[in-house]
Amino acid sequence: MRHYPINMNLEGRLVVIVGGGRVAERKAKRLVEAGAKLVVVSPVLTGPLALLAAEGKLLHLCRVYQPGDLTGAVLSFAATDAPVVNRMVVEEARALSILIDSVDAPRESDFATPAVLQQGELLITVSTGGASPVLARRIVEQLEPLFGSEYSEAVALLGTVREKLLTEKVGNAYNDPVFAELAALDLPTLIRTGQRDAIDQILQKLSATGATSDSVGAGKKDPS
Ligand SMILES: C[C@@]1(CC(=O)O)C2=NC(=C\c3[nH]c(c(CCC(=O)O)c3CC(=O)O)Cc3[nH]c(c(CC(=O)O)c3CCC(=O)O)/C=C3\N/C(=C\2)[C@@H](CCC(=O)O)[C@]3(C)CC(=O)O)/[C@H]1CCC(=O)O
Ligand SMILES: NC(=O)c1ccc[n+]([C@@H]2O[C@H](COP(=O)([O-])OP(=O)(O)OC[C@H]3O[C@@H](n4cnc5c(N)ncnc54)[C@H](O)[C@@H]3O)[C@@H](O)[C@H]2O)c1
Repeated sequence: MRHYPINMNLEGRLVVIVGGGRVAERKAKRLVEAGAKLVVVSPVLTGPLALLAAEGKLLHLCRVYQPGDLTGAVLSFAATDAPVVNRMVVEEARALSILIDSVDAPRESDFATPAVLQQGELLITVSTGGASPVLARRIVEQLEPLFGSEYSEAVALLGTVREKLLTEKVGNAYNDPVFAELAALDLPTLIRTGQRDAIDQILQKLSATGATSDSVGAGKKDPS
């Protein structure tokens, strides 16, 4: 099976998870972080899911699945421990053309969730096409020491500069050599080693972008 990689903007979009166990919880946490409007249908929730419901971060329908529960969703998950129920959810998704991940049946699913390494807006995802989720997780663990919080700060800084250039400059700002110059610098290393002055010098030299390492917190010794 060859999966197609995609990163989705789910801000404000309706997502439905059927099931409220350990696997549903893993999916729900990331969906809430992504700003999805989340509904979880399940007679029982794990503690952390119940907390998210109490905080108003998801809507809990405290009952078993009923056909019709997926109405209006852009994305859906069949995450119960009852294969027959998961299959019914898949059927509804098919009928309504809603993308579905059945967590016990990769071959019946439209998509799968990868293992994730996240540092701010930097997102590194690993998948094995369902062959070995545990290997995917292990690869993320191997990458973790290489991509620390300095990457979050570097990406934020680069994003600020880029946004300023694109909003303030007219014409073909997308081709500005500043972008290539910035990319060629090893900003993450400068940030990790606390070389704030070097970063500020570079930013000043690179134009009147107005960005400073301070404006995005780059180069702080103790990033929070
Ligand atoms: C990466 C991760 C992301 C996440 O879930 O967030 C993820 N599974 C994780 C963990 C994990 N999964 C399993 C175990 C138990 C150990 C074991 O059995 O190996 C553990 C470990 C644990 O739970 O700790 C078993 C398992 N998983 C699936 C099946 C069904 C099947 O294969 O038939 C079964 C057998 C169930 C059974 O037999 O009962 C199916 C899927 N799991 C996927 C993703 C998708 C494919 C991703 C890919 O590899 O491309 C896919 C297809 C669908 C989906 O879930 O989207 C997450 C990493 C943890 C993390 O990052 O923290
Ligand atoms: N994809 C993955 O990463 C992965 C990992 C481990 C296991 N699994 C598979 O996923 C299934 C779920 O795993 P889990 O650890 O979350 O199980 P779990 O037992 O912790 O949770 C099952 C949940 O389903 C709910 N449920 C049961 N019947 C329901 C119904 N009719 N309507 C609505 N909700 C219902 C239960 O209330 C419970 O909240 C497992 O059976 C296994 O096959 C998938």
